Amino acid sequence: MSRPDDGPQVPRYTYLGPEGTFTEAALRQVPGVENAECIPAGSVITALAAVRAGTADYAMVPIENSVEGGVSATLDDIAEGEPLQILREVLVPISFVLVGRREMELSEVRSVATHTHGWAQVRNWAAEHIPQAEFIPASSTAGGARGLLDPDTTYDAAVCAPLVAAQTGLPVLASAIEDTAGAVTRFVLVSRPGALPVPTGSDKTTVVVPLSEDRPGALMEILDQFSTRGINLSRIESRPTGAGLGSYFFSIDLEGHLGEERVSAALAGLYRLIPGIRFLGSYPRADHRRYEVREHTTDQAYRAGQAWVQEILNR
Ligand SMILES: O=C(O)C(=O)C[C@]1(C(=O)O)C=C[C@@H](O)C=C1
Repeated sequence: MSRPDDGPQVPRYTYLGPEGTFTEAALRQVPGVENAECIPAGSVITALAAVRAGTADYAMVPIENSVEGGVSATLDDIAEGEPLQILREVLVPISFVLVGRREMELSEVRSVATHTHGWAQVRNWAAEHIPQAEFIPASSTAGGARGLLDPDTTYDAAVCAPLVAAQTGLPVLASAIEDTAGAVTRFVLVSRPGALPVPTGSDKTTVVVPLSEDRPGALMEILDQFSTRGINLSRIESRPTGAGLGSYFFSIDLEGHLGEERVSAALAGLYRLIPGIRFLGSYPRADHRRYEVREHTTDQAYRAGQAWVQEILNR
């Protein structure tokens, strides 16, 4: 409960920690975060749970990587349970270093800790340069690296962001070890549901659509709602619901904002088809890229169509 002497409330941001994760780098891009309280979480699930429980106002979590694809922990967690809302997206370029518990030759590295998504992005390099090394899954890239500071840690090395090497002083055994140069991870800032950010003309909308019926044409009916309204999808992924083989939901990002007629018409159409649809937010694109809205699907075209129908009904 707030008391008169509490002063202004500082927003509380949680993120996949500890210090030095790529998720923290994403959080640092949010304007005003330097004056906020930042609370590292041990996992994506605990970060999202803190927002649901109200112990944090916002959570920054990874959602997809340009090489490794969707981050299942995030996609699955925001698809069910207490609803959450995406407020913005943030892109972070990804490059990795190999740090060691001490200076050593690559041939001496017997075990390497990192996040599974990090390992997936360096596995070809690892197969070539440290084929003898065993992969040890860590809660995050920075978590794996910081573990090396503990004298009781049994693994030899970790794959992490160059920043963590600078923060910890751990020796860098190899740099730029990513298999694909120019990789990018996309993060989302989520809160409990509230007002939508205003449309900017360069927005994305994220929805979760359960595939309720396993029959021919079910996916086509979903896609039809978008294609007839000239809406481009920037991501569509199927994820298992966990209810058994063959039970899926689609996680979809589309170009546009719910405040635009063609998007609201498409989502209303989808709701009629699949009432279990979940709206996860309309928010500005991180790359500010503007998309083409075809002439017959602009707000103006929709309003002209509605006015024409109304005029007939008013006769
Ligand atoms: O471990 C980290 O540093 C994270 O922020 C997590 C994460 C991910 O989940 O994809 C983020 C970016 C990289 O692609 C590797 C790992």
